[in-house]
Amino acid sequence: MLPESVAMTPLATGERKQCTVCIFGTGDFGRSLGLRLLQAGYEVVFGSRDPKNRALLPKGSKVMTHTEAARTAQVIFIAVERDHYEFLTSLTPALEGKVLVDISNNLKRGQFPQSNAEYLSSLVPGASVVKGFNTVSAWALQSGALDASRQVLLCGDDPQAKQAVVNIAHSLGLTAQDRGSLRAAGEVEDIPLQLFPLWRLPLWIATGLIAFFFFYLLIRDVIYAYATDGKDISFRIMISLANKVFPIVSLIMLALCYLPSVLAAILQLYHGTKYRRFPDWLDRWMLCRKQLGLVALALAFLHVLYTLVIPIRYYVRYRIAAGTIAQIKENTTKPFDNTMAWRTDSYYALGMLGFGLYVLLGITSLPSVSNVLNWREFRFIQSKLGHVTLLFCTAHTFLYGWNKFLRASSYKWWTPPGYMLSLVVPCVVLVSRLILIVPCVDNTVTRIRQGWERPEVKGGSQSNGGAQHPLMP
Ligand SMILES: NC(=O)C1=CN([C@@H]2O[C@H](COP(=O)(O)OP(=O)(O)OC[C@H]3O[C@@H](n4cnc5c(N)ncnc54)[C@H](OP(=O)(O)O)[C@@H]3O)[C@@H](O)[C@H]2O)C=CC1
Ligand SMILES: [Cu+2]
Repeated sequence: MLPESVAMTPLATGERKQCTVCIFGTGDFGRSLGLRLLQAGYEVVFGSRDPKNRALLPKGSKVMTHTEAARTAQVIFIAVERDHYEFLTSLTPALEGKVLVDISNNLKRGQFPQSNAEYLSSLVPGASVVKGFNTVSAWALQSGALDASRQVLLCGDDPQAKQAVVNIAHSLGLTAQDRGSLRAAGEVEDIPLQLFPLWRLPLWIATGLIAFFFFYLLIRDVIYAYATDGKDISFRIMISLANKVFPIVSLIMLALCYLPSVLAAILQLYHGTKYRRFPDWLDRWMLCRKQLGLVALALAFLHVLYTLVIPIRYYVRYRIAAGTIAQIKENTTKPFDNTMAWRTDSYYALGMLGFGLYVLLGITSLPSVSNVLNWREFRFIQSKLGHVTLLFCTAHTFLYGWNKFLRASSYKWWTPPGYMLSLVVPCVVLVSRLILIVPCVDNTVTRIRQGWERPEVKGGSQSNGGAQHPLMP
């Protein structure tokens, strides 16, 4: 059992004065945590191999041997690397009944067969081990820059011990999230080792598509012109080619954000129930849609920047001047083409509207904005306006090449221009969406999603783990 003062709800600063927290280890993390605890009104006692060395320790803290320090407090933070945990075995009598907070991290995943917290628990079986604080850095604790890592993830087998650590976290201005029993410690220890897990797939897709379209257009536009007409237009690589690749990839990636929900609806229609798991690849795809969309937005932004410089390009100014001079020489005036004026203005207008909505989608995906929206508002923006964005951007691309679709010369080597390829996925998504909103199909999908259609339960178990995907618009 824990003393009342520790297990209770967060204490007011004055009351914390009597509450002592012990930290083993006077390294970077120990000192930073000690400083924060002192600022929050706790008494801090360090346990060190060298209690005489007070250098760098925060003012107001005490330092003792490990055994002496352990006696002063109920909660002890072990701010020592896992490799050195053996010294704790000699302290087992002093640590009996104490709460040990394991904050350690590893250098790589799966470094040890057992999580650090479970290892600590096996070394000191008489203590209650709580895993936590490992996702907060010493630097963030000391500088107070905790916005990004305000959350402390905790796991442990003793609810009271966990509560004591939750209270300390709250007193330091952190939020605590319960991640379950000590068996989950391995997962919590892996979190600081992750490198943008949800961004990996979208970035691979973007890189793959950019590489594919770059080489496709390089061969088709630049190398082909050189091989057939001997024309060197390699300078186009820098702006013209890039300004084709970015919008093409952006449009395809925007469509890829909406394709999985179409596939999911088709799968549910096919199975006639939502009580069936989606394939793993579809689940993974659904989970990284936000990141797919943000990468697509970044590429659309590049397309806007590349388009804005067109009027100041040497090549463009040269072409305009040459055209004007040719008309003067020939004493002719090119007639004003009303259709062309309509087409280009519509093309720009749709592009700007599409980009405006694109930015809105990006902004509403930020946690600080999406947190103030309810589910229906979020769905309205991300799903309904998302499809409108896709429609505008597709129409923008279509208008760009509208009279070239039937022109045989557009198909060099019988390969279509890039923008035509970029229309395939968006058109599939938009047409499927249209079919899915046909009333009879829509009603069936709604019936399925509301769980009215259940499969026959064969052999007593259902193949499904649960409900509709939480992110499915
Ligand atoms: N630094 C950070 O930002 C973060 C660190 N962590 C974790 O916190 C723990 C400590 O990290 P950090 O403070 O950076 O490390 P340091 O190397 O700075 O400090 C570790 C401390 O452990 C003690 N120690 C070292 N060797 C032994 C030993 N053989 N026996 C007993 N005690 C020993 C020492 O204290 P003394 O000399 O007083 O005995 C030393 O100062 C690690 O497990 C790390 O993974 C977790 C999240 C962030
Ligand atoms: Cu465009």
